[in-house]
Amino acid sequence: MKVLKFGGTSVGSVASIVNVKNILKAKTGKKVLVLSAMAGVTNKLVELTKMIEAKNNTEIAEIIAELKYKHDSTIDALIQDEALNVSTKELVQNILNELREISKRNYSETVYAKVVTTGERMLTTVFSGFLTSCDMENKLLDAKDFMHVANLENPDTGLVGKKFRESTAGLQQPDIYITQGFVRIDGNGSVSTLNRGGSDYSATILAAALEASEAQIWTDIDGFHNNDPRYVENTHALAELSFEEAAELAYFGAKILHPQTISPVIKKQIPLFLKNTFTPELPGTKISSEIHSRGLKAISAKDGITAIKIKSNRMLMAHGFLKKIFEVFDTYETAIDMITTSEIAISLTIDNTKNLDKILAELNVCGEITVEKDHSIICIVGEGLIEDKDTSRLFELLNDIPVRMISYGGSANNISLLVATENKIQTLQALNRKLFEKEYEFV
Ligand SMILES: Nc1ncnc2c1ncn2[C@@H]1O[C@H](COP(=O)(O)OP(=O)(O)O)[C@@H](O)[C@H]1O
Ligand SMILES: N[C@@H](CC(=O)OP(=O)(O)O)C(=O)O
Repeated sequence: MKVLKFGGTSVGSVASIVNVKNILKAKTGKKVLVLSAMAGVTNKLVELTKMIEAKNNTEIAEIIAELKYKHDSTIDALIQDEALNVSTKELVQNILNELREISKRNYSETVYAKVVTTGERMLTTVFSGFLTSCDMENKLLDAKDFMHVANLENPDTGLVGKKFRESTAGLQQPDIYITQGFVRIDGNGSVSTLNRGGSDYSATILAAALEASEAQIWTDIDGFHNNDPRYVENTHALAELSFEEAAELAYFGAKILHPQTISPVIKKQIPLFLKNTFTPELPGTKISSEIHSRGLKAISAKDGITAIKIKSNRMLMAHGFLKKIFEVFDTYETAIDMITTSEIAISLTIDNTKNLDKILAELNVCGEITVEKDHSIICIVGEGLIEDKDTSRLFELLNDIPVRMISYGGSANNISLLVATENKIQTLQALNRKLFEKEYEFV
């Protein structure tokens, strides 16, 4: 069994949906497909949740009509068989009718989740009808029947596997199962999400749950690049990454993977391939425990970081002081990403500012507090990176860019820098020149 995830860009148009069908046709064996919504649809649905909150009925009706037009015209272009065309449109209409009913409710977290996960429901319905029209036997599964994920950080993949087997028991076991990414059932039994971009995580949770031989994430780029191609020219796809390298890069902002994608497959040692839907013949990136290359590999950046400095009059390193500080963050379930210390001050970073006010109120007794928002962590990754002599070039960056914090030596595989987000792109570009571009003259 293989799990294949196709992202919004891979199912974003009629032409790309046909590409996906051709990729599947060329592959033998049992597969579970995890599909996202068509590109742009989830953003539209997020807009709809805002209109529901504002009780703006005119806008609500307009957005629903727009979604109907988009999916109906996709069905018309893909499915020529009249009966199948009509029945697929009916199924999409039923989903839109539910959406209309939900839109009348008072806004809540569950309303939000039900609305934003509708794109996946519509697209999987369209895709299943399309494969049927191409004589490709398939079975559409409702992910809510098995994607029971109470703990977002540590999903119970055993439970997901059990529920998947229960929901497919007695079925004819087609070669292709189709299901929705992004959606989950939370610990209270309510519909929720795996957060934006979460279909990658759906795929690896399912791969672990089904003990798949491999997971594949199909997107619009030829693999994991050594730097963010949205901001840096001359990046290239990496042939391979270790699980740990990929996990670090995903957690620290590489958009190609949802931050938690790697953890389910690490535990079961299931290889993960990143492939381009538009150039399937290219090898893409293999993420696994078999590493053949060491040293500097890639750079990523995570935005939305807040730095907190606690300056104490007392000896900072006095016994128990750090414990007291960490306890405050623990109480408010706020993870710390970076830490640096001096004799009189400690600086640390967080990305979840939900409880910031309460945290600051408690930290105030520890010393003088400074808070700086709108920062980015730049993460430089590679097995044994700090032993690589070329890595030292990155410190030249300090000549040109104000670096707020540096984390070096926490592991041999990672160096992190904290910069103001307004300097992020310049930092990524400078690091690319200094660390990756061969023609760079080292002065
Ligand atoms: N290090 C990286 N390697 C490859 N792509 C990256 C990287 N960092 C950011 N990206 C961006 O991630 C995009 C793919 O992710 P995403 O838009 O979530 O795709 P999908 O719609 O398939 O889920 C690429 O088009 C690219 O612009
Ligand atoms: N459609 C959801 C989930 C997702 O993972 O999408 P994509 O695979 O297009 O990043 C979102 O936009 O957040």
